[in-house]
Amino acid sequence: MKDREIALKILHTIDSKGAYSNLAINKELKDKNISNLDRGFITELVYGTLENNIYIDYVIEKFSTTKLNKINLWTINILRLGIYQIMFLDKVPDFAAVNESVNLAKKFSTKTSGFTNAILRNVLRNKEKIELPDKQKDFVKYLSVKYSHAEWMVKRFMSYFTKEFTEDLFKANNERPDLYLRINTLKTNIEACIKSLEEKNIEVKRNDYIEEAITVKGINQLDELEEFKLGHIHVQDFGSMLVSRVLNPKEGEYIIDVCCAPGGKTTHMAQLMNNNGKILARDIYDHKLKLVKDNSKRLGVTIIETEVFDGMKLDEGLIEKADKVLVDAPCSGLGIIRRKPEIKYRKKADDLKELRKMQLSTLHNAAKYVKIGGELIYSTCTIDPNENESVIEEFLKEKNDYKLVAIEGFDDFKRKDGTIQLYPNIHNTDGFYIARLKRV
Ligand SMILES: C[S@@+](CC[C@H](N)C(=O)[O-])C[C@H]1O[C@@H](n2cnc3c(N)ncnc32)[C@H](O)[C@@H]1O
Repeated sequence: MKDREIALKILHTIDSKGAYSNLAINKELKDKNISNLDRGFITELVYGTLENNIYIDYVIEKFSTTKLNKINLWTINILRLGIYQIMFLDKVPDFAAVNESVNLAKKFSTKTSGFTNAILRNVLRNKEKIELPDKQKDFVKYLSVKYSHAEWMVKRFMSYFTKEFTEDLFKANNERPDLYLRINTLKTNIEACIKSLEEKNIEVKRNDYIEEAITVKGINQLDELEEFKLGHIHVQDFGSMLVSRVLNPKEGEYIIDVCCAPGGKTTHMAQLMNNNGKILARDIYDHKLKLVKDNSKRLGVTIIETEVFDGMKLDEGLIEKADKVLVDAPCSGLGIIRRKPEIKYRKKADDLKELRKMQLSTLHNAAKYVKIGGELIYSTCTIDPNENESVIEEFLKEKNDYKLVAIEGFDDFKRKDGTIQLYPNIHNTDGFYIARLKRV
């Protein structure tokens, strides 16, 4: 199968099955005999097309007399892929973008190959003349089309942030994130691991704030890397590592992680505890807990006990049992758009209302598991205040046995109230929120 055909199949799976882009890419490329160059090109095609989806559809609508919702899904994605190459990829010659797209149409949607050809040739002839919506007259539409974010999202962010900040954020959301790795000190030491990565021509940069965090360049197939197989490294963004660092688990403690899968933070906590103590790691989905078990095994973590449990239910048996509890809540994911661009189109404003109820209910139950004097950490990978500080404010209104306390250290990231909110456009990390609460 050729690169563009693989990219098309991945885009089709994302659209038709609601798959996440990162998982769909990994699944399609896993165990296939594809060169690193081709892997890179396929990934670029998928992410680039997804990131620019609204803009590309805006272009299609300018040239198509058939309404977008009347065009079949294969054809839409063939057109999107073709237009992405024409408009954004200098390295692909225009004739190749058109011819390859028409070939795909002949294979996946025979009847529309003429239509595909006509649209793409039209785009090619007129690409310099395509104008964005008027910035002065309709700033929301302009931002929505230019950066391919749903209009409700643009309006929502503009209600929180200035126009300039919103635009800056959207720009950052369309950039490729750095690849962060956590070095697993249960199995290796930091210097030895860096040395062995560098010996494989991988460029490594140490992080200024978290000693086990590094950013790397030059890895093509991470799961084929010796260090990965041996459990010396784990892929985890800085923001996610910061959560376990803020929780600051100590050897011998009893920790409960109520929303733990796939286990990035839970296995990090076990590492910080030097595999000494106990972590009860829960999630509502059994199949996701398998990932936690697999990760624990690979990383040599032995103190995690997994359990399927709905965080919205109270477990009477755990009341006041834990030294610390982590609620890494299910959220809109508006802070990780760089990794999952489909969030820009898939999420709806109403989803956020439901999520807030879930976040509050999970937080209230988890609060009961903390010993007096113990700590409750609330984190999300969103930058929406309604899922973050507003959840904490509402929680504290009802819970006078809790107070918000300043996170220790990490002063460069802390806000006045002692919480942390990371933004992709400011911190070049995922957009994480972290609040530290103490039971009094
Ligand atoms: C943000 S993710 C957790 C990420 C994880 N802490 C990590 O670092 O790898 C939220 C998790 O909450 C789980 N979840 C969703 N609803 C839940 C519920 N009602 N009770 C418990 N877990 C839930 C999801 O399956 C998802 O794995």
